[in-house]
Amino acid sequence: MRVIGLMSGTSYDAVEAAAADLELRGEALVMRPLGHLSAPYPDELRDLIAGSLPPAAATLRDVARLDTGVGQAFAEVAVRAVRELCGGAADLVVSHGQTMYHWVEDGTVRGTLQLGRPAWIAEATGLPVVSDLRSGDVAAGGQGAPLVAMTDALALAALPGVPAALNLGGIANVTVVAPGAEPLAFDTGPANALLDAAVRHFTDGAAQYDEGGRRAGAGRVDPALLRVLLDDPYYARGAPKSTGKERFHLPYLLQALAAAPVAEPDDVLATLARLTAVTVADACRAHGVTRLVVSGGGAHNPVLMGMLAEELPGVDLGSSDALGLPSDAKEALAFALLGFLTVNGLPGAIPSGTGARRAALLGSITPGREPLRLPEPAGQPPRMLHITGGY
Ligand SMILES: Nc1ncnc2c1ncn2[C@@H]1O[C@H](COP(=O)(O)OP(=O)(O)OP(=O)(O)O)[C@@H](O)[C@H]1O
Ligand SMILES: CC(=O)N[C@H]1[C@@H]2OC[C@@H](O2)[C@@H](O)[C@@H]1O[C@H](C)C(=O)O
Repeated sequence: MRVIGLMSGTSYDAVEAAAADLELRGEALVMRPLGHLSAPYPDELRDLIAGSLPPAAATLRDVARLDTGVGQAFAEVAVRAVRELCGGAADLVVSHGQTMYHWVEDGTVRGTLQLGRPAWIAEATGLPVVSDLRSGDVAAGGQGAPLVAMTDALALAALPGVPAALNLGGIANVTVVAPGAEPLAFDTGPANALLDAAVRHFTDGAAQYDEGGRRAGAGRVDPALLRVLLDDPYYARGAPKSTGKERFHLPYLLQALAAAPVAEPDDVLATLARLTAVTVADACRAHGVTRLVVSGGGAHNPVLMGMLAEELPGVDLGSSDALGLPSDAKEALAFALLGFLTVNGLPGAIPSGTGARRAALLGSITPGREPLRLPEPAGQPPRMLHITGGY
């Protein structure tokens, strides 16, 4: 089955599309990645997203404009993906949409909102669309995140030691695959969320992120600010847990700075990078991780990666590219895989990761132009991911 995955994460920097041929073959899910592409949101839509995300308030008109705008933006990228990645034909589109609010109260996820109406994608491509992939797990009592855990668990299943996958997006999340144990997956805390908020704040919006970690590299970690940030009770909470920019946003950072003032912006960035490295390392140490497979935009930040290496001596640090999962395409491929599982009647959520009562089939299906035809439900879930080819 030729599947396109569409994703935009909490950094809302671009709409990512990745395509792959997916097939169940005995105990293996065989993935042949076909390519990936990325397209920035139109400026006006990106401004509306930025202006509607927490801690901002949004009207229902804003929500309708976002649901339509994100849906149309995803539809445009999906049409490009069919043409440029799939040779003009695909079978399914799986759309994560744009997370606008992840509703967590006292560690329980009460709801989660991803906008981007799938009908626009189905209309533009003529293909069936799986969307709203988090709600099924939340309704089953889970966190609804991180959902990349299924791809991680299948991809790392055959690796020795205690391998883990790390996504350094706006939020950092890990999936730990210890031998003989059910996979663990949770958000460790902010990765680029606070770094980006700080750069936008200190540059009055002239810069969106710390390119190459240059600013953090020029700064010095402030121990008092780091202590204030590390005192957040989120880090002591056990897994399963998830978070987002509902918690880690600019007012949160400014409140920490009020308690521990730091004069130099580069010192704030150095401290935030160290916060990410320490909180990720603490999570890895707690679960005896011996190898860390890194993906996400933070993998392009050598200062952050260097701090992570300092915090995790003896742990093998590498890119997901080494497993055949291109770092920048991994989340989109992961959602393609989840939608593929759904149409084959297989669960995409991992209860040991999200805390759900059961392993839910994920997503809602929007028909394409043809009558909906689903494969016969698969007899057994896959136990490993076998990635072939490459591009
Ligand atoms: N060259 C670079 N140097 C430094 N940081 C970078 C670079 N490229 C990307 N980033 C960081 O990565 C971020 C985007 O990462 P990514 O696309 O993985 O986030 P996301 O998927 O939106 O987030 P999440 O996984 O939390 O949903 C940027 O906002 C920026 O902070
Ligand atoms: C609600 C939501 O969108 N959460 C994101 C966020 O960004 C990273 C981390 O927190 C992860 O838990 C999740 O996304 C990734 C793709 C996931 O579900 O695996």
